[in-house]
Amino acid sequence: MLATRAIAAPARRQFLGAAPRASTISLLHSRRGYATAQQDRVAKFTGQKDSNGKYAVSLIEGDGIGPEISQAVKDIFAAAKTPITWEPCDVTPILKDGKTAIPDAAIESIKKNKIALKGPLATPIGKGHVSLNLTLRRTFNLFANLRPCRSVAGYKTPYDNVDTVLIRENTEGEYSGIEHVVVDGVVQSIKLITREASERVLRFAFQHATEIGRKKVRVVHKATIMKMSDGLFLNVAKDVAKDFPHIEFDAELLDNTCLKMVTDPVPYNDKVLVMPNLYGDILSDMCAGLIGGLGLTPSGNIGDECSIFEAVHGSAPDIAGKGLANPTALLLSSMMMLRHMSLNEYADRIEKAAFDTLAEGKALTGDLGGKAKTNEFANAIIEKL
Ligand SMILES: NC(=O)C1=CN([C@@H]2O[C@H](COP(=O)(O)OP(=O)(O)OC[C@H]3O[C@@H](n4cnc5c(N)ncnc54)[C@H](O)[C@@H]3O)[C@@H](O)[C@H]2O)C=CC1
Ligand SMILES: O=C(O)CCC(=O)C(=O)O
Ligand SMILES: [Mg+2]
Repeated sequence: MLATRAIAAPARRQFLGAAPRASTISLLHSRRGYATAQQDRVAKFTGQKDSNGKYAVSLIEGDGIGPEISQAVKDIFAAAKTPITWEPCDVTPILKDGKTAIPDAAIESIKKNKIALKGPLATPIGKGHVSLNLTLRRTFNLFANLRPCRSVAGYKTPYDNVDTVLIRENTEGEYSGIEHVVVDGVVQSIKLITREASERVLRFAFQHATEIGRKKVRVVHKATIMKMSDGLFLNVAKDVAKDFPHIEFDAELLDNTCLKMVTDPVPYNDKVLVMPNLYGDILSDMCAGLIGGLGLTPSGNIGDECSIFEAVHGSAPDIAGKGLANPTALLLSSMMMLRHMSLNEYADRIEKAAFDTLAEGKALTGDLGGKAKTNEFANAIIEKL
């Protein structure tokens, strides 16, 4: 698998994204694992079953370890007889009006199915195409990136009871992709913060806190330094908080959050953290480090029209193609996806088998100190189904 993708020929039509709407999709971080609450959800998954009673799900296998961990998920889903038909999506980028874009066929598949599971996509450093991960989030207006992180029974880390819920603004901020050379040797990178996108993700955070029974929402920011951009995000948060009087709202500076979280993450277990794009990217990897690494942490990119579920990690080129990858993060992401689709029974069953396999510790992948290959770990889960 190539480390990054070549830009393909321009396509003919352009995707016209749907107008944003405030979402109240609720993803519930349940006691046992990562769940999606069905009650109180306004923006429901509206995908339709086919004549065989199955849902089509767009599948982007991704780069590096992507195909290996995707295969593990496919094998486990097949063994659990999950009513899913995978629709493979090629996202090799095209150029449209000089900009990196997702091919029309992939866009149509995701628009039609309203749901996708995605492996990691590599982004070249410096020159080369822009991030396809970010492009997908912007293309489908997936405004909230929900990244829960919970200690795994059986895998010992310095903290046994991490249970953080992080929500990251997913469409703008430091990742707006607006950069230019001012003069030779001087570049500018714009951090774009809008009231509209801030309000959208902040409302999602308060709603999500309500739905999962957390009584506190904390904004993580640097409005001391970025007075206008983070200042706007924080001020919008203060306004939105007034609509949720049952939720306690406060704010914390990002550097302080990092210090406190690695010193003792437990005080964060009763909160939902919400923050601009870059901070969420970095903090979510840090949280993964607290529970045993990126092989364990799922995420959901939530939009009103469709949602894309993926692991927090990237393409892991250092271990790609060797059968060493831990598929748990993508599998738990796919559990979030199943619950989003109201397929809770399948999610509960698969998730139990996965957590039991991890707790048993006999077939762990290398990142968790074991010797099992990706497919051996998947087979151990299948045996428990
Ligand atoms: N959402 C996405 O698709 C993301 C894509 N990326 C892209 O991935 C590429 C590689 O980025 P890196 O900085 O190396 O980060 P990475 O997340 O791919 O890897 C960081 C470390 O974690 C390990 N790791 C990650 N996932 C693992 C798994 N499932 N099992 C076991 N170990 C795992 C890797 O072996 C590596 O040591 C870059 O091109 C980056 O742009 C990075 C993060 C997210
Ligand atoms: O798009 C990329 O290359 C990296 C994105 C990333 O790190 C993330 O979404 O967590
Ligand atoms: Mg990241």
